[in-house]
Amino acid sequence: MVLPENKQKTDKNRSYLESFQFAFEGIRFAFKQERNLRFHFFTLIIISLAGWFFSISRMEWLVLILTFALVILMEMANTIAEWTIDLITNHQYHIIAKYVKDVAAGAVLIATIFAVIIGAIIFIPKILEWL
Ligand SMILES: Nc1ncnc2c1ncn2[C@@H]1O[C@H](COP(=O)(O)OP(=O)(O)OP(=O)(O)O)[C@@H](O)[C@H]1O
Repeated sequence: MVLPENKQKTDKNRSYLESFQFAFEGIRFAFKQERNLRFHFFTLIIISLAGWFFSISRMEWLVLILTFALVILMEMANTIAEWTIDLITNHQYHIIAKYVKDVAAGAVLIATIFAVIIGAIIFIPKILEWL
């Protein structure tokens, strides 16, 4: 993606406000471009509704919030790896590029598997009780 010339900035941010502005722009751009991030966010809303429905404890909310953060952060790290590799390789095949992208994807998978396990530990007993 090429920005108009007056928007292309490569020097250091001069204020905290400017740093926040670009950080939010990064979050917004990642969500716009990455389908998986939108999917994780959708899951976060559904699980939060389930947490509210089953009146989960404060401790369970803490674990869930940490898990949401872990999965979303891993997905953003994966996006950083993918875009950096595409920038460096210009979409040409390189074995190291493959390793970097596959390891980054593996990290997301591991975070997701643990998130599913945590969700199951919290919700399965509550669902069984509710049935
Ligand atoms: N430049 C490259 N050189 C070598 N292998 C690559 C390269 N780019 C991608 N690959 C291989 O293709 C796979 C898919 O890469 P891609 O960038 O499309 O990820 P993706 O499918 O968009 O990932 P995600 O599902 O996390 O969004 C990588 O895991 C890697 O094995």
